[in-house]
Amino acid sequence: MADNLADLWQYIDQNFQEKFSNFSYKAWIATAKPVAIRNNQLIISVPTQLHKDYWERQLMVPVVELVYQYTQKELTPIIQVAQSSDDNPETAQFGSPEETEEVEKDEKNPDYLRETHLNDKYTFDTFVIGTGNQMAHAAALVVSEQPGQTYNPLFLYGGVGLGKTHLMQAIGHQLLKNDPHAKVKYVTSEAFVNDYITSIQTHRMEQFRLEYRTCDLLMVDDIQFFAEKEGAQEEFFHTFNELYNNHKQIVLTSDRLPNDIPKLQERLVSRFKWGLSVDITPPDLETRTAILRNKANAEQLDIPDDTLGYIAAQIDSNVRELEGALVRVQAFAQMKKTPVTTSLAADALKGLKATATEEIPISRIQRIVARYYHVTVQELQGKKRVKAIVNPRQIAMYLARELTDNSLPKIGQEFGGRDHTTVIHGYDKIAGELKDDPALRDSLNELKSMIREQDGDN
Ligand SMILES: Nc1ncnc2c1ncn2[C@@H]1O[C@H](COP(=O)(O)OP(=O)(O)OP(=O)(O)O)[C@@H](O)[C@H]1O
Repeated sequence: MADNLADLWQYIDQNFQEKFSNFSYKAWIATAKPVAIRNNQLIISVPTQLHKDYWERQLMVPVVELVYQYTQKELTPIIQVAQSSDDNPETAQFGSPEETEEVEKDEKNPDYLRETHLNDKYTFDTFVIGTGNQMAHAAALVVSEQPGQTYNPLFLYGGVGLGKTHLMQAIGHQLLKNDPHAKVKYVTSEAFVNDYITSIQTHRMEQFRLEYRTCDLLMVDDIQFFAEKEGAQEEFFHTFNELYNNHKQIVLTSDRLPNDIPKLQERLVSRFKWGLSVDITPPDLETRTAILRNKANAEQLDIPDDTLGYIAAQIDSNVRELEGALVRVQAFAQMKKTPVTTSLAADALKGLKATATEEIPISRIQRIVARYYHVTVQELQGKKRVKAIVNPRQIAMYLARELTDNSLPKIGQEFGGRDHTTVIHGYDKIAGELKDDPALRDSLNELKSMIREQDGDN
């Protein structure tokens, strides 16, 4: 029976592989697994509810037909969501070198790119699927195939540098590929706010509205910067309604859920929740290695697998940093005029870590923490004892101790001349909370990445 099932599945899989585009195949088919044939049912396991929905909507009839072709029997497909992440397919099967090369030939500068501001590297083909982004990727794919119909708005959220912008723009590319005349607009929320202000100043509201309210796909990146921008929120509310009512697709990204964006109007929060919110979590080691392999292939860098694995093991939270590490290793090899090896990578990255710890000033930590929690640096250094300030203050102290070599009295001094015992108390409190608060852990990882990034304090 097991062999029959495997053979049947191979037949189904091959057929789908021929019919589907490379990335659709990878998203929907390669992630599914046959579980069993029993009581005239073919049980198929898929990784998320979203995959289940897609299979049930799109793939039931073809599966029944393929099963019949192969076995002359009628089986009813039953789609189940996999119970544990062990059931999920492995990242290693995605993005093999051959696939990457093939994709690149197809995708070289399609005409439509000139008409938009999308980054031509941010396509579905260059996106590596892993456990942390599988659902977001699948949702993005559905939206690009059925804009305005299934998940509207699509709200992608997650930590810094995890591929939100990449996925969002991939939707734009794909939609334009399917319909080159579609009006696709990508903006950061800051650009939206600036356009809005400039339009008011120059009495060009009509043009502004024409521009934003006639899109087929509007993508607004980093929507959390809407916090406190009252006028722009008001305008966006009307833009949203107009697009939504006309079944036009809206895609938003943020570093957190709509509920957690401070000072976001309640009616926007509730609208953002009308569609689907999906988070992206940091990639596991296997996915990180696959991302590096893809990038190395794309740039035609000759780097052994164990070295890529080593680099992937060093940077564990942020894909942008991961790519930066690869660039650094490559530059180091060029400078030394030697091939890239694991020990060379270790040397190159040791330098990176050393500079990072040496150079982080406490003021940068305070600035970034303050911005993240929407308080002021003065409040972090001041005496107020309200929770909304005490918490960020203790987090900043914790990070100052974790990320710098400053003594406890020195840290205390930077926080409004506090005693070193206050710093220890703050540190211990956060360290204790971290143990059973995954959301806090995510926030701290994010903050650490922002603080370590060279330009993170702008
Ligand atoms: N799964 C992935 N496969 C391939 N590249 C990826 C993946 N995830 C992230 N990247 C790459 O990492 C870099 C950072 O991604 P991106 O800018 O999309 O992150 P982000 O989540 O939008 O970050 P931010 O919060 O800073 O806006 C990009 O170069 C992107 O191509």
